[in-house]
Amino acid sequence: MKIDLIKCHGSNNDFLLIDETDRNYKFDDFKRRDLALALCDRESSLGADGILFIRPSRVADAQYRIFNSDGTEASMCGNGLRCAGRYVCEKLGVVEAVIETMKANLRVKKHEEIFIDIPTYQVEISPVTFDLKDLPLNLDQETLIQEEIPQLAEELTFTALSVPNPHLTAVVSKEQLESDLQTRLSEKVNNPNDLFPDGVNVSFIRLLEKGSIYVRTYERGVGYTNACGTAMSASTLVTCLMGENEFDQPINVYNNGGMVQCAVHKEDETYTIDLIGNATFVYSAQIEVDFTKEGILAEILEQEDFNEDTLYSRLQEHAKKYLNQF
Ligand SMILES: N[C@@H](CCC[C@H](N)C(=O)O)C(=O)O
Repeated sequence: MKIDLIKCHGSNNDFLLIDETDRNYKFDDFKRRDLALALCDRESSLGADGILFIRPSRVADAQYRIFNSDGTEASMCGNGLRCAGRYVCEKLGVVEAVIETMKANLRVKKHEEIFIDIPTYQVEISPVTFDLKDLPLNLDQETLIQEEIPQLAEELTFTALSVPNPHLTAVVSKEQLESDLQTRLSEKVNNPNDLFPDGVNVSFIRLLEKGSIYVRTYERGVGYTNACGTAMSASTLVTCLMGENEFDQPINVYNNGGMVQCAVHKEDETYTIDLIGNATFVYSAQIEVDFTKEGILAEILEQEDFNEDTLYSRLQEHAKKYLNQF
């Protein structure tokens, strides 16, 4: 069968976006999983961190589902939502839309450019909870906020939260960031283990200066990615709770693929986060896919560049220069 797709990225966290709305692809979840496994494979001609499936919705302007490169489905993806948001807004000819995700209907809107000539979108990250049952994290307590998990690392304090996909964050020193600590503990909690039965996204945060942080994430279902939007949102919230950053202020979040801004809002005990950043379209392609017993065979038939990635590299250079100071 022929499938049309768009290769896109948010902070170089890259995705294949497939619109099921007007095409009679008839994917079931096994096919979506198999497509994610085959097409995201970096050894294949496409390669990506995940697939974003756009689908019709009865309650919003569109529904989107995110499958990680290992074929698992995630409840949310912030960088992917910016790309999906741009796609839906441009398709409908609007500047604002509501997208149905697994756990919430979320507002997306076109935003003033975060850097020269960069298509920029703002997306809502919600619901946020600290209840360990939501991750789940099997500890004999209700929440974990700036506390040790001695089974994982004695030298770190962690905060666990769902936004609503699960995140484990720690503020670290430069030395800790450069060590193999994050890899060791991320592999532990993302392989069969008693603490996080469903795995977890693990982020190391560095405080750079007031209003700026750096976040590196080992993503559940993928491994290290250039950036993770929900992780950067969760990490910003953690730094606001610690008093290192201000609520309601845009915080610059640097990552290995560029930078975004996150603003955390608190109303009573409810938190919402705005994630603002690029939604870059790299190319559109038509591929021929054969579902065989041995697996999926895919071949690119046509490919057309959007010429947006060269413009994006200027933001990346700017972010790298800034980070080099620390
Ligand atoms: N990269 C994403 C998060 C994707 C899902 C994650 N790997 C999970 O399994 O929860 C983002 O930008 O938020």
